[in-house]
Amino acid sequence: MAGFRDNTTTTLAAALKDQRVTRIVLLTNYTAEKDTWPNQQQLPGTYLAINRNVTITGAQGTQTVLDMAFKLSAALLCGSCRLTVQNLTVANERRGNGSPWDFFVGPAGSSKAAIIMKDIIRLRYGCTSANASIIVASALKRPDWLPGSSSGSQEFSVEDVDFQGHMYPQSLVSLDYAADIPRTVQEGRGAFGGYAVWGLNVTQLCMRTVATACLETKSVDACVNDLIDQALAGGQSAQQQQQLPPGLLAAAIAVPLLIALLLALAAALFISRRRKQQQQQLDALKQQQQQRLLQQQDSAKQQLVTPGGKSGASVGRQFGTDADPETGLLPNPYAAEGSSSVLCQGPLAGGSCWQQACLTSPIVGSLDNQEVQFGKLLGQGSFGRVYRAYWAGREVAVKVIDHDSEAHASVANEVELMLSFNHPNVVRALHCLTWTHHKQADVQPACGDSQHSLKQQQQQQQQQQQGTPAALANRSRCETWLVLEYCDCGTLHQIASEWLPGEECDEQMLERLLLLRDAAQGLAALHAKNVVHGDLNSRNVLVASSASSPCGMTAKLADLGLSRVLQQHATHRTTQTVGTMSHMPPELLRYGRMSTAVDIYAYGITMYQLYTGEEAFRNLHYGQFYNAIVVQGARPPVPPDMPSDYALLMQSCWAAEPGERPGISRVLQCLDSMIKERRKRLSIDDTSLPPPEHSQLQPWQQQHRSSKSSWVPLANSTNGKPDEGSCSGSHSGSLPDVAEGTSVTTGVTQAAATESVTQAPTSHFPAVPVAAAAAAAQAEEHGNDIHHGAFI
Ligand SMILES: Nc1ncnc2c1ncn2[C@@H]1O[C@H](COP(=O)(O)OP(=O)(O)OP(=O)(O)O)[C@@H](O)[C@H]1O
Repeated sequence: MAGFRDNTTTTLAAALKDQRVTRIVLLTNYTAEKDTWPNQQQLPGTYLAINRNVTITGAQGTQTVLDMAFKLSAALLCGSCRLTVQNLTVANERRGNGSPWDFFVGPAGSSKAAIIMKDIIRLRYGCTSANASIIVASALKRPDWLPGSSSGSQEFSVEDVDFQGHMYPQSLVSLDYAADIPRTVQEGRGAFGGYAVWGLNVTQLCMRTVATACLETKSVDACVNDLIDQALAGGQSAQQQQQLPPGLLAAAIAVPLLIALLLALAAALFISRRRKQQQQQLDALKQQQQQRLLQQQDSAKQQLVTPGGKSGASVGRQFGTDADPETGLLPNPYAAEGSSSVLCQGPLAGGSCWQQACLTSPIVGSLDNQEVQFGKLLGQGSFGRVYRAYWAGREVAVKVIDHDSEAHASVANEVELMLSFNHPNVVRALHCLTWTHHKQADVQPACGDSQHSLKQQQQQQQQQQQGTPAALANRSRCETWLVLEYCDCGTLHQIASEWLPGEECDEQMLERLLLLRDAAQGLAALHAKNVVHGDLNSRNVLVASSASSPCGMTAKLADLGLSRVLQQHATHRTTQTVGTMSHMPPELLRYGRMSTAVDIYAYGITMYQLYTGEEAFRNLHYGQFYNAIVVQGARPPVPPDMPSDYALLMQSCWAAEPGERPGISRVLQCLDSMIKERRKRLSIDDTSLPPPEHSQLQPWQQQHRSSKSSWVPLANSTNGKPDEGSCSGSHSGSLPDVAEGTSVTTGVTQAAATESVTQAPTSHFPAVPVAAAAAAAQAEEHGNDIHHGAFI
């Protein structure tokens, strides 16, 4: 706790509250305590009022640190009050975002309230230099809890130039952004939140500014955070260091040192964990290779065809579907082929390799033969090819992913997550093999000598962990084979392309709703385990035949967070956009904030795409898209012929505020009641939907897609879900009213906050979920992070 001096020693909040106090001196570094400030989301309308001119200062020449932190609190300056902050280093504990001044507000429209920064060192690793930031700041809506919020957008202007001193570059902070002001202009002042900010002798605002090229492809916050990462990794340029005043120079040396120390500590922890894991992997590998060698000696029958190997004769072969009545296994279509064994010759041509890791889903059970026999190419995504294949007596799809050894741990994490799911509406991952490839010269002799290979592997892994330049230059290429449940009907996108766009035909609508319901069930399974898909769109939903499904097909979620992880490690720009931009909600675009509510937004856009057959915002480039979604709050146009219940659910899913979107269980309830209504119209007299498919591994080889129009009456069973009939839109005048979505930022794995909800029975829109928002705010304040496609 810091002390203050003005006849008394007290907290900053108490001193500001006391209207007699006009000068507050910070005796020590201070970080605003969240408990001492009124929280606007818990106590709306109670803000700390400042009704006089007041100065907060550090002792002369000390540059004490004032960290206002980011709180959902506000101190309200009167219309003509001036808050002067001087002789301080101003910080904000939030990483990329937030000016310290977003804590203070003035009355809407006030031109006289002002915050004056004087003799301030304000350190900010990254700022944006885009002119667009002014537009964004201008159009920002004041949050409901701020005074004068009814007045709409923030005001922002650059006028009465007044900044002095060294600035890098000369810039003006407005909310989360810094706007460039040409050096010829003598700095400026901006008005926002009902007050003007003046900077007098402000020595440093931004260490670096974001390149416009980054802003063209990523969100502002993602770019700022990238910049911070670079700064943390590489430090600042010598030129910039020369410009620093002595106090700042000391800070500039101490801070990176501290950060380096922390990083070293984290790296040491990480390395020791990885070593342990790798030792385990090596042990397992050793065992497998020994077994494999024994098997090879016993039998020369097992043959392997690889996508890059001697597979020409096999590619394009169709599988039979006659399962052995006793074992339930399919005959091997390649058994008679004379293909050569590539054990330890590897899928990557021209060098040696070894099988580095091998994971099998617990749902598969023990296996005698894990070799993969490849069939025809099914498709190609941004990060690999997908083949039809035969594995362990099953017809499967194998995703072959190219990556380098650096990405291996992240890929393995995502794969492990996929292997852990066993739900009928999530594509099952059955098995995974990773091959690591080294140049022939690096590995002598060629593998086959498993002992030698293991030793080499250990050495190389050690080198890589140590990050020596030679090892980094020699970073190995890897190929991961992810064995997946085969989905014989393609993607939901392909299925939807056969529908007549926009036509409200009950049968077609029912099929659409049933498949959407499947996808929602998949999401519910993910969200129940605190996993966010993070890249939901109709191309990432696969469809398989299912005799037990009313429309003969079941939709299953694919991909989870794999694509995103691969993109993070990509050394080249892919031609396709990962994390389809059109499905990204404002909070993800703006703050990189990932939560279950991100999936719900994407679900709404998917509903639009499935109804209209059109990609939302197809022709917009990134800047236009960002402006439309984040700044203007635009959404795709609702077609006039779209049924009102469908439109209502879709629109509630893409609500701007994550807390206003329905939770996945509410989405399911709505879909159930919509399905029920269509079934009634089609005179299908069963009153309930079938329960979710049993989550055991199904004998896929026995599933065949029936004709899409061959409607099977729904089983007469109950799903046990209450049907409150409140999703029928204009009929009942209400909307889904359960809000979910812990608001958290991307990055680290952790537990989600439990939420309660506020119901809005009569309103067209759900009430703001106070507890949920508070939990979200708390999560944010505590730096709670999640990672899409990962446990939260
Ligand atoms: N389990 C599967 N069963 C049947 N076909 C599949 C399976 N997984 C993928 N496919 C097919 O392979 C194609 C490529 O899939 P992949 O996941 O590599 O890329 P994508 O999802 O289309 O693109 P991206 O990786 O860029 O998101 C899919 O469009 C689909 O047609």
